[in-house]
Order: sequence, then C-alpha cells, then structure tokens
Amino acid sequence: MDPHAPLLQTLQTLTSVLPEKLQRPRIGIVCGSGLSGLVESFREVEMVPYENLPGFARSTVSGHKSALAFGLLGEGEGVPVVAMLGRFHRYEGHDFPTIVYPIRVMARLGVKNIIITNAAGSLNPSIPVGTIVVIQDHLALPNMTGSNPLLGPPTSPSHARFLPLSDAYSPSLRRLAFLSAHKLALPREALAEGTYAWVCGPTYETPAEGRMLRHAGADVVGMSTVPEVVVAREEGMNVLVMSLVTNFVVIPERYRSIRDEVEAELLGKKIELPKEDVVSHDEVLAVGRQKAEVMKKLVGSIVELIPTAPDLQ
Ligand SMILES: O=P(O)(O)O[C@H]1O[C@H](CO)[C@@H](O)[C@H]1O
Ligand SMILES: Nc1nc2[nH]cnc2c(=O)[nH]1
Repeated sequence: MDPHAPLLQTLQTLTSVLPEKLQRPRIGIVCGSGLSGLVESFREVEMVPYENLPGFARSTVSGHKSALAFGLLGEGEGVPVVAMLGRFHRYEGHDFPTIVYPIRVMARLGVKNIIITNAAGSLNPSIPVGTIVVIQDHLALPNMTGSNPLLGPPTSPSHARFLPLSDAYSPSLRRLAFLSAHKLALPREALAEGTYAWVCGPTYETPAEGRMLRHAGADVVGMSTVPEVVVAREEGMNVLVMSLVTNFVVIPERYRSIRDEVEAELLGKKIELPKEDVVSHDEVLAVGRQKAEVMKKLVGSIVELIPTAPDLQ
C-alpha cells in the first residue's frame, strides 16, 4: 500500500470522531520512550487509537502506546494540541513513509509547531542522566549513507527536492524552552543544549561507536526523531526537540585487557578490573518515569508561550 494514499481517509476519520474545537490542533507533540504521561495535563482529551486510523502502523516498543491524543493544554481556553503516544522506529521494520506518516497528518491538520521528545544516551560527560537536552543540531549517519527518510519521489510537488537542514531546530522554540525552565524555577543544570546523533538501532552502541559519535560532535544518541524532524521541516513546521538523558553511553576510559588478566593470573597476582556496565531499555523507561513530571511541566509551559511568539504563528 502507498502510505501516502490514505491521507484523505485519515483526515476524514479524524473529522468524524473529534469535536470541532479539537479538529485543528495548533501544536503537535511526539512522546518519546516512557514519556506518554505528557498527555495527563491535557483537558477534554479525545484518544484515537492508531488501529482506527488508515495509514497508521502500531508501535511495538514497550513504553510507547499506539494512539493520537487530542486535547487542550494551558491556562484559560487552552491551546488545541495533538500528541503521538507512541512513535515508529526504523528498527521495528517500519519503512520511512510509515514512520513519518503521523507527521504528515499533523501538517495537514494545521500544526505549525512541533515538540518532539525522546529518550537518549549521553555521550558527553558534562550531560548527566536526568538532563533534558534542547537539541540544536543533529548528526544522522543513516541520512548520509543512503537511508534518508526523503528517498524516493517527492510526496508533493510543492516540497523542495533538496531540503536545507542548517536551520532545522527553531531558535525561537529553543528560546521558549529555556524561558519556560526559568519560569518553572528549574535548576540551571536541568537543561542543556546539544547535538543528537541518530542511529538505526535496535542495538545500543559499542564503546567504539560511542567514542566515534562523541568525536564527531554528538552529545546524545538515540534511534528516533531525525526522520520526524526532516519531514516536519519538509512540511514547513517549526521544530523543537528535547531529549531526556536516560543513561550514559558506555565508553570506558580503558578497555579491560584480557591479556593483562591472564598474565596476572599466571603470576598468581590479582588486578583491579574496570567496572563493566551495560544499558537496558528498562533503565531507559525508569528514568522516563522519574522525569515525566518535569518534562510535562516544561512542555505545558512551552505550549502556553507559543501563541505569544509572533514568529511562530
Ligand atoms: O527515541 P525514543 O523513541 O524515545 O526511544 C529511545 O529508547 C529506545 C531504546 O531504549 C529507542 O527506541 C530509542 O530511540
Ligand atoms: N542509540 C541509543 N538510543 C538510546 N535511547 C536511550 N538510550 C540510548 C542509548 O544509549 N543509545
């Protein structure tokens, strides 16, 4: 099936199930691993399961639900928003048109600003677990090596064939993230700025891969987000990405030397071994749960500020 074909059907389905005031969301939100709780601050919520929406796949990853949540967020009348509770990753076997389909739907609903969240591993010793990193740039090895989400014929004749990405991460939205942190009296170190490296997954990085990404200039690494960013930019949206650091990528200062161990053993000596560490998705989800409240408040505050920023309308 051509995943672009059912766009009209998806939009018709949404119009038929949503009350009028939720049909034209102004802001889109993508909830990363363990971050679907962002929807708890929505009012008048309408959930639309992906299985009811033509063109939508299902998320197969734990910590990702499979529904769009429509609602109002913020003081007073509230801003109409739509959130993806569950995203699609390349490692699940979804093709790129399927992964980015919900972003194209959001664009057609009228979304102009999108807040994309994710869980990510830190490559930067000065960005510890629990930090929310406001992404200022990305490093996408798949894009550079033949797995670009825009491969193939353009989705629409109005889209640029060669999309610039030097301005992908909206300075105005990033500004609102830091203003919001100030408004919420978050400690300065709660937020950082950095570059996201996108890898395909589902394997986590080897130490050598982590070291390479760090040397190449990335601060955090994850298996999502960039396809959504690329397509959101193609669709003309302003993009904000916030990565919650859930773990350090394992980059030991020195490798455990099996030769040294064997030689010491043969000499009857004991040597001190460097600590061995591995990351797990359970750990990723646990940090997501711990930080869900801060992320929720931050997103809520940014959503309230967006209508006050003239360049984001
Ligand atoms: O990027 P999100 O979907 O938040 O999830 C991140 O966490 C999962 C790995 O633990 C991967 O899917 C990675 O991309
Ligand atoms: N690739 C990658 N994705 C993650 N998502 C959460 N943590 C990590 C990580 O360490 N590496």
